[in-house]
Amino acid sequence: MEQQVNVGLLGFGTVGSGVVRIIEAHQEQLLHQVGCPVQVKKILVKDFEKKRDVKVDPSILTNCPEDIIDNPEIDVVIEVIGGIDETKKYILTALKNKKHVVTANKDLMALHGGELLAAATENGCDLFYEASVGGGIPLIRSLVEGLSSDRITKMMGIINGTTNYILTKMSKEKASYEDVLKEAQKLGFAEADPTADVEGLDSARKMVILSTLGFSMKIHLDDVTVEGISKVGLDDIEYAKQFGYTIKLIGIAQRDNGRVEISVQPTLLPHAHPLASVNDEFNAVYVYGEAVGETMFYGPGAGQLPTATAIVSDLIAVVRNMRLGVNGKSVILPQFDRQLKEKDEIHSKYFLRFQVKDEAGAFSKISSLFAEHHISLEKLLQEPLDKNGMAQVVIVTHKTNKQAYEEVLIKLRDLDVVYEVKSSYRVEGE
Ligand SMILES: NC(=O)C1=CN([C@@H]2O[C@H](COP(=O)(O)OP(=O)(O)OC[C@H]3O[C@@H](n4cnc5c(N)ncnc54)[C@H](OP(=O)(O)O)[C@@H]3O)[C@@H](O)[C@H]2O)C=CC1
Ligand SMILES: N[C@@H](CC=O)C(=O)O
Ligand code: NA
Repeated sequence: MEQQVNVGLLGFGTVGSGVVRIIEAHQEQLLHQVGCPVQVKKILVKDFEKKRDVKVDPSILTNCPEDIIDNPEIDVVIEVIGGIDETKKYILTALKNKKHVVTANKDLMALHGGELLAAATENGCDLFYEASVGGGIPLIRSLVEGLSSDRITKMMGIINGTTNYILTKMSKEKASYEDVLKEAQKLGFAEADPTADVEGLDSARKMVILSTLGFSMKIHLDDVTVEGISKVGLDDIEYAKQFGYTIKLIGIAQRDNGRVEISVQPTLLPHAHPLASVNDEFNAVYVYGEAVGETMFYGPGAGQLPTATAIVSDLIAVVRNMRLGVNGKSVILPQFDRQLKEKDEIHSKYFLRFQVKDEAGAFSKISSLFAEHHISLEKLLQEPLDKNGMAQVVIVTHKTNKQAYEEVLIKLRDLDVVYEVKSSYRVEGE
């Protein structure tokens, strides 16, 4: 039997506890898979007094990161504290000290992934981050290994468990946004600051990671158009249903002729679309390749054990590489320069809900505006509202370009017959 591999865990919260659980419960399996015992030697926490649902020998807890990142006995550091600046320093120090690193931190990988991966390579260390996108779904490994022979053209899916949980409960149980967000926090799906989930930033960071790998281009966070779900109301969900759609927070990364668009936004999908029935904290991502065609990855996108599964699989990959002596040799730098599409190169349908004066000629002004911008309407509903002479208009456009649509939206708001534009969403999947 080979020598024991010692792990230092930075963080003992939702995910860290799952990691300890899986490593403890899978001792025999780990021994079989990697040929040596794997043990958690030290765990960094902030609060020693906190009640924890996983029991460990208290002597392995520390609140001093150096006990792990500078500890010569530790071979692999697993980072599950979250955050950016401090955590980046810990990871760089661990790598400098020739420790392999496994992280679930998409915030950090989306912003500084290039630098950290370069540091890992320089030090002959692995830096794996499967848990950072799609929780327990083996998505990153599928892009880097399983689909490495193909050219990815599009990735589209649900990559945030918290917002999918919220939208599912709002849609199926008419639950209030605030109540369901609290539930998602209790269940351990949400980030420490859930603003990142609900405002789409968590998904945007994941799209940076996916598109950098999938398109072999260094994508920046600023390249992603982001809109979250905090303004999606029960009204929107109900009107969308009447038109045959489900609202989901969807990430889209698409490449056409070497130029890419990347976005995260609440999106309407036909009820029959497979992503429309991905519920609760589950994630699902379509990946399209020129040769393979359509593939779909589905599974739990957040939560203790699913996320920990991805981390322990990364740990197993690190230990196997240790046995083979090939750590730090797997990073492939982006091949292509990043080229972003202009707005008039981005095409989609749109759902638009607005309130108008219920008077003769109002609709002809509106339809003329759309016609002037060559946008035709596919579906239309108009109904009187209780309040003083107003009507609600809901439309779905045919496919148009983003530039034309945004111009119409500005002019629509300025029309004297339009009282208020309530909501506007992209429509996909038809
Ligand atoms: N929850 C999920 O479903 C998923 C989470 N992730 C990512 O995994 C990471 C961890 O998430 P999660 O487990 O949910 O977070 P938690 O908030 O549950 O856990 C964070 C842990 O880090 C410790 N910690 C935080 N700051 C410090 C510090 N400055 N010094 C020492 N210890 C610190 C906390 O200590 P203490 O316990 O003492 O407070 C806690 O144990 C994040 O990057 C998150 O984005 C990725 C995929 C899914
Ligand atoms: N907060 C995230 C956790 C996993 O990445 C989510 O809800 O998806
Ligand atoms: Na994953």
